Amino acid sequence: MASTVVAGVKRRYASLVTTDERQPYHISSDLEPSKRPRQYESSPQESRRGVSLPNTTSNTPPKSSPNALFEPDASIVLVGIRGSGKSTLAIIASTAMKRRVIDLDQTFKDVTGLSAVAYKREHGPLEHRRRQYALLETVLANHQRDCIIVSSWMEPGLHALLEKFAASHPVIHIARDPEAIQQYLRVADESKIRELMKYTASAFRAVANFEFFNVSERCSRLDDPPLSTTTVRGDGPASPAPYLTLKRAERHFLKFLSLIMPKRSIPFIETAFPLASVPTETRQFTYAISMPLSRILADEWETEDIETGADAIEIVIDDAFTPKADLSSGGGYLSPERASQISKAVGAVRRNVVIPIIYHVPWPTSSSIDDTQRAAYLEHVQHGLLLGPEYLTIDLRLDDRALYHITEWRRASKVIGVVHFESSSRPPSWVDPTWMSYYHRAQSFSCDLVKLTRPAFSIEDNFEINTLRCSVSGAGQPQIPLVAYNTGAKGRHSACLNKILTSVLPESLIGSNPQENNGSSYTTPSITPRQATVALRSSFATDDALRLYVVGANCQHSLSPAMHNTAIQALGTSHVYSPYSTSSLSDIRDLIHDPSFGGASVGLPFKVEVISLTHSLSTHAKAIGAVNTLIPVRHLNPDGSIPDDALLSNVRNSAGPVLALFGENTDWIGIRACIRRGLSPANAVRSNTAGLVIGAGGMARAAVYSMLQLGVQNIVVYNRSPENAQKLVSHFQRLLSRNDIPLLSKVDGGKTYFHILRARADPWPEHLRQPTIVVSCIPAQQNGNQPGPNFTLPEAWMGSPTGGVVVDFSYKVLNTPLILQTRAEAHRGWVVMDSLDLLPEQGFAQFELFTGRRAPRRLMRAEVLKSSPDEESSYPVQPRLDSITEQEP
Ligand SMILES: O=C1C[C@@](O)(C(=O)O)C[C@@H](O)[C@@H]1O
Repeated sequence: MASTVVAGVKRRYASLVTTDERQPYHISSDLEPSKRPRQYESSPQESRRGVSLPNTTSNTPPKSSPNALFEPDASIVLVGIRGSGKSTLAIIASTAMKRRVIDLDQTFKDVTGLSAVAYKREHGPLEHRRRQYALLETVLANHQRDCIIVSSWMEPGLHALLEKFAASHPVIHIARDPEAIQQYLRVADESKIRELMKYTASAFRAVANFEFFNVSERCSRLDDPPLSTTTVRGDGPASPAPYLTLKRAERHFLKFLSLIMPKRSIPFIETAFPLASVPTETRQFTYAISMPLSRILADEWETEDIETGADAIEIVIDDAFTPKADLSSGGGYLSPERASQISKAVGAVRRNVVIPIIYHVPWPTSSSIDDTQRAAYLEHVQHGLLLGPEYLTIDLRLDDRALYHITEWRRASKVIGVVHFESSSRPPSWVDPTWMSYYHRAQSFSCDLVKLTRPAFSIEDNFEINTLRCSVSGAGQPQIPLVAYNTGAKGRHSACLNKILTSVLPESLIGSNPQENNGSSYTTPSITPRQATVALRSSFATDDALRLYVVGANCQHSLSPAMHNTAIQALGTSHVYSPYSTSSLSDIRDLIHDPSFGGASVGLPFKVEVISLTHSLSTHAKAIGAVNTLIPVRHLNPDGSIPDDALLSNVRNSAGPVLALFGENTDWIGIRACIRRGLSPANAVRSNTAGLVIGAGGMARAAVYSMLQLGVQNIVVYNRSPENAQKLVSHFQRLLSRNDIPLLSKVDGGKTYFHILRARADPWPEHLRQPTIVVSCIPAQQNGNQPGPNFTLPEAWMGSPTGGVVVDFSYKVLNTPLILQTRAEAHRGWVVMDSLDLLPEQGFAQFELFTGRRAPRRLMRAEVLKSSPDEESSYPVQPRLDSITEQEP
């Protein structure tokens, strides 16, 4: 099989420039005319992938620009070798998107009554292929929308059909580690597997317009039985159950789909974090942590290290020009294996962080390139496009034809036009018109950003760069955000003052030897995000030290100060976050009128009362009717209203008179995250999923709200005082009936049903499924009519055969009767999330609002665990600390 010539397999650049001799599969059988497959004329000019460049210098856009995103309901095809996890990923996507899965192997069996192998044996290979072709053609024609189509067929003749389909639909190649495939296929000979994978990867890449690397992890169970029958163990977050691996795959894949599909077409994945909705290039003083591919593949990275202080991760393909031993294997300059390794690195990073990825192939050492280098460069960039990175760099020294082609095929990725000159290439000074000509070139090729860098030879080089900035501001439309600074030790001044996406070094690499250059012009950044932040502050460019607080009746033991102060210090900012306990809200007036007031977390019992101090509320806080975050506003519109950008990072870090207070609620974000993290795939939210909220106060409102945001349509409230429960239910019924609820995902059709339970002895409502999501909002101390802190779930409400998740945030108490009960039921699939899980999850969004910087999530989670009093020797937090890296980002 491996010796077959596969149509569409990547070939060397030289063989691609003129014609692409891909032939449609020729049917020589005697099918009835109506069943005879239509031949598809594949046009080399329209190769979607850009592997073959069009043989023209014209810049006229192709008729149907692939740049246009797909329709939200466009069917998605998953292709890949058996064992790559396609079926599992298909179920994940179909559950989330409510789509039908069509597995071609199964369909073939249903239609012919025989498996592919049996059919081939009985009817011969030609007839087998003919049948496959006819079936694929019918499936693609009849299922253009709302399906997930799974295929491991890679016969050359079928490619034309898939290629055509890919012009308007995502066709995603699912790649995976050879070890995992070997295990799945039960083939002992490793070299055989590698050969097979080389061949199949090339074949699938030739038809796919995207590639997803299905990262294998410790205890991975991706090949286990389908999700619906997967049994789960509920060890809780302390020791990650095998299904947590599956959950990470789920989050990773849905995140990937959300990047390549139109916004909001993947329900319930929308982020609620304030900075995620602001394009990184519109914020000021943002940093891209630079990670060479070689380091990622060598596993020389820690998630905590690359996310601290980072607004993006720049994955640097630092070996694109090193001579490859395997060029003869037919892979071109980027062998199939190497391509898979790049996919794996991007997959591993994306699985662990929420910030955008920049895919960067540096130019070779010399500023002009020969044909071989050009081909290698393009193959690496084109492979990057398959991976759907948020940003992708393209060197502006490339010829028009290649530039045009790459920028045309970018789909959802933003393109950064880059030029970096090395010291040996005698870079032009910043006043030289060369730089502006590159800027204009980026404008004419519709780049989204421009990045121009060169080494500094003297301190003056850092000042000269302003000449370029001035010229750019007068350069006419479209104004493209400019990233420009000097590299090297002498260039640090301008690197610190550069406002957008400065490449930086992770803290752990300070003092390490710069990366070898491998024939590429990549230079290791010379500052860390912390150094850049400290430098900005020392030069009075930003960052007054602001005062932040947690206010509540009893805050002296709050873990919020430790969590926020650790993050503040790690980023190099100088704010101070302190506890402020008071019995009367009016006491905090002095705090909020202080010109250096930076914001406050609001604890019990003030979450509702504090609204009276605010001038404006977020849509979420308004819908919930409670606030846990106060943000000072220092600029108003002329009419006195609060400007839309008042909360953006660009105006966050400076002191001054507080003109208004803005109220936000991040508790619901934390509850939603805890539900998501603890909910096993077997309990994925469906239309009949039931959620139970215990309590009816401000937190209970946030809990109901987060369930609505997750698409839960049956919500049961248990409270001792049914009147209060009724008030809560009526509040949400009113909002829903007025369509006045800011749902991040559209829930189609279904009505939301509420039910009130009055006593523990009440039976679970007959017409509802047993709850799989339970959120307990009972304070650790008895409070009015709420259920007492000794509450446990009656057995009659715990009948879910697949268990569920219990979120209990009795603050500071880690062994409530409910927590102990749930932990004891772990063997039945029950997972508990406690206040140590919740506090950081609600704190990330707060941190973004307070500082305008992305929260260092792993660091904050770890700090909460470390500072929690290890009250129960029977419940040590160390195992949780040990597994922090494995948690969802
Ligand atoms: O409820 C809480 C707890 C908290 O008040 C604390 O004491 O740390 C911090 C708040 O942001 C959060 O909503």
